[in-house]
Amino acid sequence: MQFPFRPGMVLIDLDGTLVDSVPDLTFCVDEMMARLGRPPRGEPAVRQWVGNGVERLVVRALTGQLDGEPDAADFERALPIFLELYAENTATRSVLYPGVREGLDLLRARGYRLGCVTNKAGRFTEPLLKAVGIRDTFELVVSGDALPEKKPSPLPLLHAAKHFGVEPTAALMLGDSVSDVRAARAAGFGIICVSYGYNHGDDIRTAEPDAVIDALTELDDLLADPRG
Ligand SMILES: O=C(O)COP(=O)(O)O
Ligand SMILES: [Mg+2]
Repeated sequence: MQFPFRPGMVLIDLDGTLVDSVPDLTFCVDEMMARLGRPPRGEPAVRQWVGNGVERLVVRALTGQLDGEPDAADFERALPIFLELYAENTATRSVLYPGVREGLDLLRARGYRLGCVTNKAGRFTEPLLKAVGIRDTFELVVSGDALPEKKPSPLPLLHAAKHFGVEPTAALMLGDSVSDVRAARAAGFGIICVSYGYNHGDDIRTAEPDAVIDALTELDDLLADPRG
């Protein structure tokens, strides 16, 4: 990808890119574990487990592993507890990362069309975006349960490209994890990642996105200003 890039639209991931949601997710994981009579997992572990949707997070909490399979009855019991807790704690402790508001203002000022593409379920995505005051920034929000497949499938990205009438090669994804990189590559999008998010404990540079930034304000140099 050549910089400065001038995308026809920019799709932005939610957890780990716009919002640090791990404090709320950790509270809910640990409270769920307590109600199940099990020990808490703690924030460093939960930070590694976010990014593949709420069901995977509950599975990971139960097994204590990134790729484990829990007992089916345990999962059936745990999931509704987690969903109830997270509905009440979607945005209690979650905040925008530094530079996000300024970065979004910069993209809007340049006239870029913006969409949010997350693996978070829709019932949590909308309230969270509203609570942190950025819902109106996005013309389109594609949540993790809106389509038959979530990231790393290219499906949500291609759905958004169609919605905006933009060719995938003229589109940009902005994310924090290997799922964002894989989805973008499979869709034919450009991909820029933030260094500060959740990538299952690995440096996102190992996934080889087109660029890595430490704050959204760095898009100032990477994206063209169509105003000249
Ligand atoms: O795992 C989730 O629920 C959300 O993850 P994402 O916003 O980074 O796609
Ligand atoms: Mg993310």
